[in-house]
Amino acid sequence: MWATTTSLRLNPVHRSEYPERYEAKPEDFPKLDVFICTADPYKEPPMMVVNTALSVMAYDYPADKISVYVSDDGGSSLTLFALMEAAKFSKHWLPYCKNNNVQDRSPEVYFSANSHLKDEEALNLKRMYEDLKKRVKHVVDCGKVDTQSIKSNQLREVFDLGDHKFTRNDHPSIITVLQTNETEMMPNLIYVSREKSKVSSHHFKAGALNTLLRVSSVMTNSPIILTLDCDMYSNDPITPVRALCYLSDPKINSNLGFVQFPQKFQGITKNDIYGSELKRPFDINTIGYDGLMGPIYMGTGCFFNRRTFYGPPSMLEINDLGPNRIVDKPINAQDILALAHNVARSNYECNTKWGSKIGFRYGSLVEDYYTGYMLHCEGWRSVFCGPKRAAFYGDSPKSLVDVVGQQTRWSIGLLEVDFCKYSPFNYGFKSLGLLMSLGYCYYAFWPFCSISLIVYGLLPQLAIFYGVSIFPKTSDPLFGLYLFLFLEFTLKTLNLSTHGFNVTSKANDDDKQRKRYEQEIFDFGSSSSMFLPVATVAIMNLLAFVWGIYDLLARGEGLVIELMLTSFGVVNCLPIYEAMVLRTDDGKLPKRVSFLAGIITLVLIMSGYLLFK
Ligand SMILES: O=c1ccn([C@@H]2O[C@H](COP(=O)(O)OP(=O)(O)O[C@H]3O[C@H](CO)[C@@H](O)[C@H](O)[C@H]3O)[C@@H](O)[C@H]2O)c(=O)[nH]1
Ligand SMILES: [Mn+2]
Repeated sequence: MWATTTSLRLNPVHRSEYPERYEAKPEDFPKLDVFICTADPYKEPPMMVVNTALSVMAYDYPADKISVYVSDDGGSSLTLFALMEAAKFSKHWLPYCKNNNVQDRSPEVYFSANSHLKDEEALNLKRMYEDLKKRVKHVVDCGKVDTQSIKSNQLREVFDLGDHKFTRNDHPSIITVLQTNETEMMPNLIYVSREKSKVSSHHFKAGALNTLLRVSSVMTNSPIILTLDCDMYSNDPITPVRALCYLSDPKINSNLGFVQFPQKFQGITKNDIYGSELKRPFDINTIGYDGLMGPIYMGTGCFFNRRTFYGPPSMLEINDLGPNRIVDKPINAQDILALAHNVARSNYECNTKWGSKIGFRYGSLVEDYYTGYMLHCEGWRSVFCGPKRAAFYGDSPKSLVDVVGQQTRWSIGLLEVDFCKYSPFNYGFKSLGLLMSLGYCYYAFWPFCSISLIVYGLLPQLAIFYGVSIFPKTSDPLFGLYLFLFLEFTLKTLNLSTHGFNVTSKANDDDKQRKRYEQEIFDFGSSSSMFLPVATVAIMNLLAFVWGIYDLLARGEGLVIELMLTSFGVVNCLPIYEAMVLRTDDGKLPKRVSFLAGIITLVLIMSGYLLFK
């Protein structure tokens, strides 16, 4: 771990770019395709998707050069309805932003920050936005869209499709152009829900992105692609020009694969009780990677050169849907739409290189880490761009069960990469060289930290019960080393396995839960087996602590290091004891979990006999 961290501290790079000096006539700006992923209208509220889409549609960039593709893996008519409304609203919102030089181009953020708007135009717009919200809330509350209210025949047919035998995991593809730049100077807005079938694997987000890669290559084939999660709205309208400062720089662009912006989160409380800010991976490590081959791909807020997805920089032959394809028809022409539906089929990728050599890579739940890694192995480089004003703001999990779920998914995804054919431990060293592969190993090792945490959380405590020292005495020279390791120890939640990409909930509609988060009170409310390991560690540490102190007082001697570790454990577990016995709110630890944890602790203590006696 020390070596991997050190590799990221050797050559930190801080970059500055000057978007105001980017000189190109509007017609010379490259086209930009934005991919937004959403997967569940209840965990990812449609209004959140709407705000993300509007914030990028309103970029300070020639509007007719932007195409926003929203991939909906939930195949939800609620999300489609919301986006249809967003398209109408954008016709007022975009000119307003540009004429008034508004910086917050997510309407939700803008209207919440400017509650005292005075001029008529702004008030009018605010009313329109509130109406839009009401209409969307209404369909979300009803759970379906009243198709009678849809004026366009074409759109009504799409909504009717959702009525017959349509489930989120088994449905035909839906591709609907909600707005085109043909008629007015507005960005294209396209809703895509790829075909799903129970018989073919859909590869979660990577599969969704690959479908967008193909659909967009049929419709617009822009050379620059921005990938965004639906919770990541744009916070700075100049962002795409910043990315262009690198992507169009002839000195570096021949093998520049992507420009990564950091993930920044809104609404994190002062003490960040769940450690969601992730400063180390998103801010500190990235500048270290930038001095090597460039930052890893972080799944969102990343501008790609489309060419990157079609093979190494040196490869000349590229498949039909590749970046050189020329699109010379309007995006809603019949044959273009037919072709787009064809490439969104669920079995389109059978026996092709999609997911292995082309596009986003399959085989890991952290498709971002894996894809970026494979691209670096192919010889692509990347650049980190972290301007002062955050380029994007996203949403971090706000309840403990979501945090633990997310970390579990990441750990499983990283282990999938560790044990695959292209493992960073061996293939990586051959392809990336020592430092960069050590950099990738930093994350590759990450799931294994849980092992040392389990050992530190349970073993010294068991040793106390049986009076057997597992550390050297204070007089021993090795003591210093152990003391150092002790400082490294932090109690984190332990991993249990679940498979599949469980989308993190971004719906903030549980008022009591939100309040607890704002007051920085831990939330153990959902009776999740995920809390069993932490509860067990908490009880074990408390019992061992009491036992150890008694030993020390009664016999005048004890196991000093073990006791120190145990006290550290107890201090870290204070919120857990509180949640077990003192709290009465919905966020307390369910009795069932505490009871089971108690039994497991006793079993562990008894089995310690075999280990120590
Ligand atoms: O089958 C799926 C599952 C998820 N998603 C989308 O994937 C994104 C990320 O999902 P989320 O639940 O928010 O996961 P996080 O753990 O917050 O995401 C981090 O980790 C993921 C990899 O595990 C990366 O893809 C993300 O970019 C990164 O922000 C969301 O936009 C989802 O809509 C899909 O499109 N299809
Ligand atoms: Mn997320």
